[in-house]
This record gives sequence, C-alpha cells and structure tokens, in this order.
Amino acid sequence: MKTMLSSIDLIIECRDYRVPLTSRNPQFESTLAGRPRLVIYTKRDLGSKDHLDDRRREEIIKEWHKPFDTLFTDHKSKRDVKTVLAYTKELAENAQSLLGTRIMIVGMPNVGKSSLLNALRMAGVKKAKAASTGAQPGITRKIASGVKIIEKDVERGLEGVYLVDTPGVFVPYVPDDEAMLKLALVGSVKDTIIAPTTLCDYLLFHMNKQYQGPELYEHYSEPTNDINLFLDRVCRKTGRLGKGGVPDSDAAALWIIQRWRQGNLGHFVLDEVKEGGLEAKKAENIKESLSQARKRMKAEQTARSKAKFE
Ligand SMILES: Nc1nc2c(ncn2[C@@H]2O[C@H](COP(=O)(O)OP(=O)(O)OP(=O)(O)O)[C@@H](O)[C@H]2O)c(=O)[nH]1
Repeated sequence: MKTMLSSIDLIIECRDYRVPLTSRNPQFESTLAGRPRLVIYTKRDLGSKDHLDDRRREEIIKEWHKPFDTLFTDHKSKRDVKTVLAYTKELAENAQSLLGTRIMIVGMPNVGKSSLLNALRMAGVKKAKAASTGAQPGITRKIASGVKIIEKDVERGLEGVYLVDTPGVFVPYVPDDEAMLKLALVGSVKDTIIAPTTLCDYLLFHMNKQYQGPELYEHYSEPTNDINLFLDRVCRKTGRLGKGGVPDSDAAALWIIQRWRQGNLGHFVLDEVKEGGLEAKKAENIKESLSQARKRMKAEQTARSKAKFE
C-alpha cells in the first residue's frame, strides 16, 4: 500500500458504523498521514434507525474527522452510492489529471470495501461486480489494479476515475477483551477465534441495554441476562437440538450472531460516541503503543541476557 501511495489521489478509509472508535487503526494514521482522505462509515443500515439520536451521532463523528470529509453509507442504498460517486467526480474534475484519478480504498477486514467498490462501479459505469465479497473477513487477498468507476469524458477533460481495492488490515493490537469482542461481533475476525456463546453473551448484554431491550429477542426468549437460559430458549424455539434433544448452544449462538449481523435483532452501535471521543481514543492508543514498546524492549533485554549466559 505504502509503495502505491505516490500514485494515489485520494484514500477512502472505510470504517464500520457500529464500531467507530474500536475500528480506529493507528497504523493507518501514520501510513496515510498527509494524504487527502475521505472517511466512509459503512453498514450504516445496521447501526442506525435514522432517528434524531443517530443524526446527532453522525454530526459528532463528522466533527472528529475534520478537516477530512465523512460520509455514511449502506452499499445497497442508491442515494448513498451516488453521493460517494459525486464526491469522487468532483475531485476528478478539480484535479484534471492526464492519467485519470486513482482512489485507494482501505479499512479493516469485512468492513465492506469490495461491496462499496462494486456498488460504485455499477452506479458509475453500469458494469457488474469486479471484486469478490463475502460474510467472513479476508476475502480480498491482494491489492487489485484500478477498477473504473467513472468513464472518461473528453468534453469535460475528465480522464476517468479508478478505484484500487486492498485487503483488510486488522488493528496492530487489540487493547482489551471488550474491544476484541466488538471486532468479532461485527465480523472483523473469523468466527472460529472466539467461542460463539461468549460472543453471543456480549451481544445479549448490548441488546438488553437498548431502548427496545428484550423486545428485540422476544420471539425467542423471555427477558434475561443469563446466556445459558437464553440459548436454551433459542435452541428449543428454532429446533437446534442434538441427539436426545440436547440443546446445541454453539449453533444457536452463531445463528443469533448472524441474525444481528443481518440487521434482524436491532440496529445499534457498540461504541459510545461522544464529543472528543476520537481524541481520547488517540491518546489511549499512544499510551498503549508506549507500553507495547516498553514490553518489547524488556523482552529483548531478557533475551539478550539469556543469550549471554548460554
Ligand atoms: N448490511 C450491510 N452489509 C454490508 C454493507 N457493506 C458490506 N456488507 C456486507 O459485509 C460483508 C463483507 O463485505 P466485503 O465487501 O466483502 O468486505 P471487505 O471489506 O471487502 O472484506 P475483506 O475482503 O475481508 O477485506 C458482505 O457480506 C457484504 O454483503 C452495508 O453497507 N450494509
């Protein structure tokens, strides 16, 4: 990515709408520093009900990223895709490059980079899917060559706009267990990494915290904080029973997680969004990276003194 940056006119940084803070990658900040950037929060449909609270949250997030522009998208919304397309077109018209405008799309695994690229291509040049997409992270494995999203327009001196898709880049370290649970819940890590019942327990905690609370899962269980009881009810309700009628909790947990990821168990954000939240997160990341550096130095020192005595 770094080596390509010199030929890139704009970086589109995709972040998951449901984890605006936890998905911050400090590595991008240093690598992409000084480059023009547009921040796009993807999967808005899964985190927003388009209420006043949601719009207020989006205003705060926009403030966080200034001077960069911020957009919020659902890749199936024609209006959202057109807004992104118009943004890139304006950029290209102002740049008037002889080689065309090149845009690199970066972000965490499974955040929706390829889906956005495909939607922009369809809306811009009416061409079918150029990149593979999938519900698990790690589908895009290499940096693709530019995919055209806006045609050349000789009369307007426009040389075309090209998007470069990149593989998802996971945060260099995850500061705590809760951050890992959030990233797993939104699908940034493979489902085999964290036990499904643990992940589902964390989801249950969030569902209970929402305004609708237990109504969100009323088809499956009575209100509860107890994951065992909850999964038992889900198994019975959906027939996820093994030999001798034993509830298959793992299968039920995975199914519930998928239902939430598809937007069927409430639309909400896992991070707390407040004014100055991003600045606080940046300060936290600096503290964390210092302590990581100290740990690394200590380990190196121990290894050196061990080698001396061997
Ligand atoms: N509901 C909803 N789902 C989305 C949206 N964008 C992407 N998805 C889904 O999220 C999953 C991941 O999308 P991809 O486009 O493959 O994500 P990616 O960032 O390219 O993933 P990697 O290849 O792992 O880097 C797919 O199942 C998409 O259908 C969105 O705006 N809303």
